Amino acid sequence: EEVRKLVSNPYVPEEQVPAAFDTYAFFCYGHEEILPQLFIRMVEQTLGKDRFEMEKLCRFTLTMRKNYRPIQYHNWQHGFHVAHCVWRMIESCGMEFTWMEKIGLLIGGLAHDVDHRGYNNDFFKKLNLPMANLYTTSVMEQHHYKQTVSILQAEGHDILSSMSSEEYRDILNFIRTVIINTDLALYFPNNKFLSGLIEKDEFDIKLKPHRDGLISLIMTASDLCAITKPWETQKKTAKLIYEEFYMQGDEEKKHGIQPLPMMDRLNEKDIAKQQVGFINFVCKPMYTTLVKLLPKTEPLLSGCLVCKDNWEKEAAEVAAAGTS
Ligand SMILES: COc1cn(-c2cccc(C(F)(F)F)c2)nc(-c2ccnn2-c2ccccc2)c1=O
Repeated sequence: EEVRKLVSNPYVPEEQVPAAFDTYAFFCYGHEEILPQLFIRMVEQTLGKDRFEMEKLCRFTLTMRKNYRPIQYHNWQHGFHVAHCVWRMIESCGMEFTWMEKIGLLIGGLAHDVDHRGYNNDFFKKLNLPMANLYTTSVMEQHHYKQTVSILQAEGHDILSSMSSEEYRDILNFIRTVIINTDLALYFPNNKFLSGLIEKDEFDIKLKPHRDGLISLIMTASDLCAITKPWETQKKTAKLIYEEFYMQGDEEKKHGIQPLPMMDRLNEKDIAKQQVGFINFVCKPMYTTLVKLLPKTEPLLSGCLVCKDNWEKEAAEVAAAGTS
């Protein structure tokens, strides 16, 4: 079936590799059917060929794709884009990663939102849903991790089987840290910590807490990378994000809960203004810290500033239309 087909043809011919694939600007629109092969290409380029049993790697990749839900934004393509952004950083940001960090970031990036339902952590808490009783913090992220472990341990999916039990335990711990740190709530204290170190010129990549902070920032930067893509692509993706936000807002209203302004479809006319606010409040400070630590990630910062300019133009047009 699908696995056999992918195993018999796991590679994309060079001329079919999308043009921008080796840049941060890559986006998968129109290349959906080759994403599994592109993930295998990234794994092999970064970790070397034949480091994994190809059949298991193919089965793992396809099962990951199957366990993402067909929702507007937090779907398989989002998982792929985060893995791709992490891969670009591993390949081009000048930082030396250990083998374990590379495989943990690639698997963690691909898997970080697996089985996402399109609702955020607050939703499960506000509605007191069973998921919120399983975990207290980072509710969905802990679920994504548990899903990832059960896939890795499923029959014929154990791509890490060649490791010793200590290595296996360490890598699962690292994947857990990587996935949990995509909880945007954890970004704020992390950015405060890192920018404080930068202020005092005390950041030292050799100190574990500093390295862990940078790896967490790499996950935030990859998770939000949609905001750095070329304007036309970013605009399309923003629409998908808002479709999910409004689904959650509608559900919350049904339960008598007032949604966040960004999740209330009555505020649809404020989208441009909200995007400018989100970029100013979250993305710009975040990518600025990242570029200070990893200067070669500058395309992410400039990409998000181009989007900010375009959203500011849209916001001005909406304001002008409003007053005419
Ligand atoms: C207002 O526009 C937007 C707001 N958020 C957002 C998300 C969470 C919390 C907050 C908090 F700031 F409100 F906490 C803001 N995320 C995005 C966004 C852009 C790219 N991924 N992504 C995203 C990231 C995570 C979840 C959904 C979407 C966005 O475009």
